[in-house]
Amino acid sequence: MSVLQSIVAGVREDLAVREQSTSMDALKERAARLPSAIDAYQILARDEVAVIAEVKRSSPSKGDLADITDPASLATEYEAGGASVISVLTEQRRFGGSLSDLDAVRAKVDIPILRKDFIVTPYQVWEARAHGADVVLLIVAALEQMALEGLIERVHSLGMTALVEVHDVEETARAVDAGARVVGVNARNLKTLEVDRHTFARVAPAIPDGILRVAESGIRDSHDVVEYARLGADAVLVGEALVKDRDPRTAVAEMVAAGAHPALRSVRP
Ligand SMILES: O=P(O)(O)OC[C@@H](O)[C@@H](O)c1c[nH]c2ccccc12
Repeated sequence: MSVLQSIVAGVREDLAVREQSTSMDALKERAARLPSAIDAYQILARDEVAVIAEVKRSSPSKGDLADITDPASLATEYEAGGASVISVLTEQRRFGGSLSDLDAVRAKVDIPILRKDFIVTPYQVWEARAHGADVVLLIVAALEQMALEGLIERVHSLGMTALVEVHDVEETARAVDAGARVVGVNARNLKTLEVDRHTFARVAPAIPDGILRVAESGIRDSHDVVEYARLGADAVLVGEALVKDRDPRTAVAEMVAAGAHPALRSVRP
């Protein structure tokens, strides 16, 4: 079993437990009482390179990354630094996240929130919306084509944005065929967990114009942001470098400033 398959197996077990305690109808009722989802696509589509800043406690490749006692205040720092979207890992077993982290962050920030998890059923999409998320991650490698299409449709029908994650050109074609409007290229290989910094340069040209391009994983600093900007990224998704920084607000602000530099406009494809 691959790393991805074993993570998804654990996610399905935890999901079965939640489905026992909270019905789909209860989620729908809760979602109906919330303000509508924020249109993150419009925000990510702006000229500047957007920074998606992630609340990430641990990871299968690195173990514990940071002792995040207050995810909401970390998210508030990200927001103050100019992040466009906050990503909150909700997977419990390998990443140490939870829906409570999502709730805590939602209560404190006004910008769009991405629920970062291994989503394989519509129930999880409703859950994301019921807990105030505006964006969800869908991982092509974890989904059959029919399921991917159905989930993208479900996400869009709820007024949310799907960040559809790919690792290579074949997965990109599947994402595009399934109706993705935002594609994330993950530089971390889900089989080996290694980061390959050339992944975006290889894969991004396969993403048609009009579909937003997000560079994910292994981004260290503003230099990396400039590099991805030159390669045509509309946004970068950063976790580890930010949660480990003593001053996450400034770390985000530096990346935002790098991605907004006017000199980049002429070189970006
Ligand atoms: O911590 P990093 O290297 O900056 O990476 C962030 C993000 O890309 C990573 O957390 C991620 C990308 N795709 C995922 C899918 C599931 C869990 C986590 C991820």
